Amino acid sequence: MSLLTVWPENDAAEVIVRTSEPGEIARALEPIGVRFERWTADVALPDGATQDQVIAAYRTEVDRISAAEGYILVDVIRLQPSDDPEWPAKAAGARAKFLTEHTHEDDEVRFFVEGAGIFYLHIAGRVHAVLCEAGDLLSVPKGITHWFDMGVEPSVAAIRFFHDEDGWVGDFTGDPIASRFPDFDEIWAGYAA
Ligand SMILES: CSCCC(=O)C(=O)O
Ligand SMILES: [Fe+2]
Ligand code: NI
Repeated sequence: MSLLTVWPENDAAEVIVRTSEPGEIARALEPIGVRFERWTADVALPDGATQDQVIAAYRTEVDRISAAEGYILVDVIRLQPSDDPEWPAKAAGARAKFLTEHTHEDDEVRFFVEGAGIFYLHIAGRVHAVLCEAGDLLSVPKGITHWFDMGVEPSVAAIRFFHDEDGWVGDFTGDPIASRFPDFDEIWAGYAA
């Protein structure tokens, strides 16, 4: 289930907020301009659905948000264990990239279709860790400093929305702040157990 944990940016030992109630998560994030929604699919998804099947299953919501916010590119990022010999390097590379604090010149809008991942939003002197699972939509306004962790064994699929063809472009802050907070595996172990 989704989970929000909030700490002061300089003290990961002090938990300010911790809630798994979707309405409370949405209300806690609203003041920092971050939108959290729960979507239901129009149709059930087969395992390992293709990009087109995923987008078709959520067509109503994808079209609504694209029209409302002017997105022109929608894709599905899927990072899941496979017997591809390249998988371990690919997983480690993707994790390291997202785990490095960064901003985007574009809004960051992600809808989780399968698996789980945590967005760490560093804003207003706090770090807000949003554990997103299947059915969660998170919309992070452009310029918000953040990082993302999906654990040492990533297993996640998410619909991504972009305003332009260049897709994912991150501006890294160079701050190793992610190392000062609990990572995905720590939070997951203490929560989903
Ligand atoms: C599941 S989306 C991966 C995270 C991401 O796109 C980001 O942090 O910029
Ligand atoms: Fe990002
Ligand atoms: Ni844009």
